[in-house]
Amino acid sequence: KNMDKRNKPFTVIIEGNIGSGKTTLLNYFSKYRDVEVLQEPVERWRNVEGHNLLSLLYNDPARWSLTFQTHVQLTMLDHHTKETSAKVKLMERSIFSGRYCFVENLHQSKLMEPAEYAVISEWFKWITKNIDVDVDLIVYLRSDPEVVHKRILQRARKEEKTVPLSYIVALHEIHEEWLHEKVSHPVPAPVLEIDANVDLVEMLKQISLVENQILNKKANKRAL
Ligand SMILES: Cc1cc2cn([C@H]3C[C@H](O)[C@@H](CO)O3)c(=O)nc2[nH]1
Repeated sequence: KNMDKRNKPFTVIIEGNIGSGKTTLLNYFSKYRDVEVLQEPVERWRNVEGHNLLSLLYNDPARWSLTFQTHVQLTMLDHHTKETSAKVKLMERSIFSGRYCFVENLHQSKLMEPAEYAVISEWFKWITKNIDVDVDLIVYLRSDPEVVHKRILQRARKEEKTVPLSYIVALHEIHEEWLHEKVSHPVPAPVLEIDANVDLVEMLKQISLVENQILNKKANKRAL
């Protein structure tokens, strides 16, 4: 493992279901100079040497889930290891939710073959053993499937038009078992939960109440 943690920024991963408001939270922090915000590289996933992996995934998940998740794992590794002079690094999702939520869900719903699941899991184990992908805080945007499914249809990202509620429900339950109940997979950092069912204004209010924790600003001790 890279032992040089001296310059490593306070690393926060923003986790949550599709449509739970991660981009809203990340945009809130993009105004800060000393914060490096790394959004999910969806545009990279949409154009890998001309191939739209996201579209391939949603059109034929059994055929393309390993290919898609392998590419996502690479782009997440790239974000985890990206050097920055910023004091805080905010990442949209992580190599952890890739493996523990999305790959897990595809495996459980038999959209990824056992042999494929074994291979991508070995990659994940090797990476987390040999490369420093440690994180310091997880912000979990907790939502109800019906709420985020409605948002997804309203947002109308073209590849997600046909995403069924059942897929969103499955992803919700898998996020809950990991980050709320903490019964399924290792949780790599403390979890800060935010109610993501609320509207934008209320969400921004919640974020402002926890921004010092996210920015790792020691709470100012009140003068005794
Ligand atoms: C780490 C990780 C992120 C991620 C996103 N996605 C999908 C969900 C959304 O439709 C889109 C953008 O988050 O990509 C996925 O299938 N697998 C993923 N794994």
